[in-house]
Amino acid sequence: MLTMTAIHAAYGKSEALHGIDLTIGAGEVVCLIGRNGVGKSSTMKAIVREQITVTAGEVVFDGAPLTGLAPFEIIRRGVGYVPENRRVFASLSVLENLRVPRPVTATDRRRWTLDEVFALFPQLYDYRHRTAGVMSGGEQQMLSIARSLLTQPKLLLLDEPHEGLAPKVAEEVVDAIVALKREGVSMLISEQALNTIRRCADRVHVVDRGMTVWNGTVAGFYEDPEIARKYLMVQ
Ligand SMILES: Nc1ncnc2c1ncn2[C@@H]1O[C@H](COP(=O)(O)OP(=O)(O)OP(=O)(O)O)[C@@H](O)[C@H]1O
Repeated sequence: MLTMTAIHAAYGKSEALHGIDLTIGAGEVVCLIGRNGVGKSSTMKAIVREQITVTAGEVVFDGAPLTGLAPFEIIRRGVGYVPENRRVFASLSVLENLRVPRPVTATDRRRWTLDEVFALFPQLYDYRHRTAGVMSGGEQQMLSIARSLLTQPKLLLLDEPHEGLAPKVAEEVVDAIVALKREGVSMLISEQALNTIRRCADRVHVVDRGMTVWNGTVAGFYEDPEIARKYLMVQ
C-alpha cells in the first residue's frame, strides 16, 4: 500500500531524515517508534509533504509515486493525516468540523458515513453541537480522527494519538484505534507506549536519528528486549 525508499528530507537546509525505508501493507497497522526528536513526525510529514521537503528517495502509494503532489492531492488519493497538534476548527461545532471534508467520489475504498463515525465515537454525537475549541484534548483527538475518516482514507497516519491525554481518555482513543483495525483500516501510528503496540500493531518500525534502524513483527520486537532498551526510553 505504501513504500518509502531511502527517504531523505529537510526543513529548509536542516536535514531531519537521512534514510527511511518503510512499508505498510493493506490492512496492516505499523507502529513507528523511537525517542523524542528522532524523526517520527517528520516521517509522516514526508508522506503528506507538509512543512518538510523530500530531497531524495521515493514514496509510492497504491502503486503511484507521491512526488510533486500537494498535500491536499495526497489526501484525495487516500492518505488521512491526524497531526500531533490535532488541528480542529476551534470556532466550529463538532458537526460543522465533520462536514468540512469534501465528499470523495472514488469507489475504490471503504466509505465512512457520519453515522458510522458517530457509532465509533458516541461522545462526539452527544457533543455534536458543542464548539470544538472548548472540548477536552481527548475529545478533540477523537474529532480529529473522525474528520480524517470522513476524507475516506485508505491509509491513516496518526501522530502520537494519545499524547498529553489522561490515561482513561488515552485508553478510549486506543479502543477506537483497535476498532478501526478490526474494520481493516491500514494505519501508521507514531507511538511510545508499549501497551498500545501490544494491542494494535502488526509490525514495528524503529527510527533513530532520522534513519530506519529496525523493523519487524511485534513478536520479533518483544523477543529482543535490547531493541526497546537501545532505541526507546526505558519503560
Ligand atoms: N518545523 C520544523 N522546522 C525545523 N526543524 C524541525 C521541525 N520539526 C521538527 N524539526 C526537527 O527535526 C528533527 C525530528 O523531529 P520530529 O518532530 O520528526 O521527531 P519526533 O520523533 O516526532 O519527536 P517527538 O516525539 O518529540 O515529536 C528534530 O531535530 C526536530 O528539531
